[in-house]
Amino acid sequence: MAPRPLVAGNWKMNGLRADAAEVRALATLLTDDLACDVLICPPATLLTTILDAAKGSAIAVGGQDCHAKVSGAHTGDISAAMIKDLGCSHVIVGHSERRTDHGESDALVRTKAEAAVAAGLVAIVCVGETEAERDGGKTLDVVGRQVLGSVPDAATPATVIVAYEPVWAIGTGRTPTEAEVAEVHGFIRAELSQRFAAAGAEFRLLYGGSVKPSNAKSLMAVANVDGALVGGASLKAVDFSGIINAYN
Ligand SMILES: O=C[C@H](O)COP(=O)(O)O
Repeated sequence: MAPRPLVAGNWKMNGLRADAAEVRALATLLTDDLACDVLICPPATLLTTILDAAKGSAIAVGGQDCHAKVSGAHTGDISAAMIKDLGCSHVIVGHSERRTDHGESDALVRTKAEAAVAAGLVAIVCVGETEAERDGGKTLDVVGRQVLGSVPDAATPATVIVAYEPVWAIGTGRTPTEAEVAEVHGFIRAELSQRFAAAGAEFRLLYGGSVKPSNAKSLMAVANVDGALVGGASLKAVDFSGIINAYN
């Protein structure tokens, strides 16, 4: 059976307390018989505010990153245990913006994912090639290496989600063709099946990169796409609900 889809919003470094209104508005737009799970990952400063705004709704809340350690002398960082302690259920790790801005390696991302799972969170592990890597015919090499290096050995479909986000599609309005998405998602599925046997079929694989209401239905219909990781279009309730509706 295909995994239950997840539509996740990553607010990145956007949002002030007043933007909790978007979450309250989203809650009113969601139907009771949702065919997918819904998650919002606001900046750490808003986790409590958004948890409050989402209370009583189907909207889960997650972090955008965590440190690999539980606690200690790491100024400015936040641990998975802290995110869990607030009442969150998920955390994104290894987003390409963190890999680029903070030089995060596959090994570090794997350690963060392990820390997230140890804290009781679901880790959303991001992978994806740059434009130069795609143009150079290296997409599957790069994605395969990232999946192997970033997904913990102890990963299970209940504790780890993999998000494929081609870097060149993030925030650009450009998306891969459905055939390109199908190729990479099929490849990730095969890699996970090789490594985790029958459980490989049950991991959720999200697509991310310029998902919007107008393209969500066709992207979400691609084989082995079990939901979306949405950036810009998750900031406004009306846009995000338009994407969630791809499943209704
Ligand atoms: O985490 C989300 C992705 O980076 C996608 O961002 P975007 O929807 O703004 O392209």
